[in-house]
Amino acid sequence: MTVLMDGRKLSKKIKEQLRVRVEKLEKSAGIVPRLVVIMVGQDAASQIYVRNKQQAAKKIGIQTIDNMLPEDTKEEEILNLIYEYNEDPNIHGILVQLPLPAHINEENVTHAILPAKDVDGFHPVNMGHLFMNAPHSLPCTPRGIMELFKEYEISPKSKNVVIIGRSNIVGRPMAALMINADATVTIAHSKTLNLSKLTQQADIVIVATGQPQMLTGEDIKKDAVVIDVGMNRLPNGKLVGDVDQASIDGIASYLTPVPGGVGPMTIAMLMKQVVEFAERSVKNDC
Ligand SMILES: Nc1nc(=O)c2c([nH]1)NC[C@@H]1CN(c3ccc(C(=O)N[C@@H](CCC(=O)O)C(=O)O)cc3)C=[N+]21
Repeated sequence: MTVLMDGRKLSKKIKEQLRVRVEKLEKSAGIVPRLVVIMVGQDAASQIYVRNKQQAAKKIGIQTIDNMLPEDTKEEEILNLIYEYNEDPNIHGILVQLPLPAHINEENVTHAILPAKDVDGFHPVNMGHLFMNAPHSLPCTPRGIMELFKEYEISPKSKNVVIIGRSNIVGRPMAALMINADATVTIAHSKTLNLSKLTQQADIVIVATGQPQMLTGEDIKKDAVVIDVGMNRLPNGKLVGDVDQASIDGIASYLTPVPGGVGPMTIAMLMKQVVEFAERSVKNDC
């Protein structure tokens, strides 16, 4: 029997705890946590993200300021917007949705955000702290995955973990968190040879490739834990992950479903970091 890890349920619990913290912050310090979101152009996964983020923020009492910019927005305009929000003491977190259109340099944009307001944890300063095992702000998807491990009492300690995907958003920070949690980590990617051989040795497989249903039951060992970070829209409109759920069923001990697994946790962690930043801003005042 494969246990489905219920990200929707856990994210609800976390969001409820955050609602209480936001209420307290408002009462004790008169502060409402504020998150700025900048999105340029249209991207399917980003649109799902924006919608779910707005709903979550509303429930918790976080105010979001959404900047939906047209595809042809100039890099300079985005940078100027970021500089403005960096200076604004009422803004606690700034998030720029990735991917950005090709004419915009993603690095310039993520580097412009003040590390203290970087709720995504993508700034090199925050990424550096994470890799040195003293994190300040964490990328939300990897953090959400760690929360799922905690909830289901799965310890990464001394486990063989194979991460497929080396993106700055998921693969790399995930590897850092797993090393910090005493796992033995392998990062595989598009140039990796004999991928299946690697994954068959893994106690935990984390898949973040963007290739629909690429990991099957034949690629894993019995009772492996499988984390599916994929979010792919099939031509028929169905949302599927990077894991072929049907073939994994009965072989894996645990699996995160898509939808309802990692996605909702990403949102919950984003909310958590905004609240943490807002709380920190009170402490820094006195
Ligand atoms: N700077 C930045 N940070 C990100 O974290 C980021 C980003 N840019 N750009 C876009 C991707 C995509 N992403 C999603 C998060 C949650 C769901 C989500 O809520 N998924 C639901 C979908 C349910 C439904 O269909 O509504 C689920 O899996 O259950 C989707 C997509 C974050 N991303």
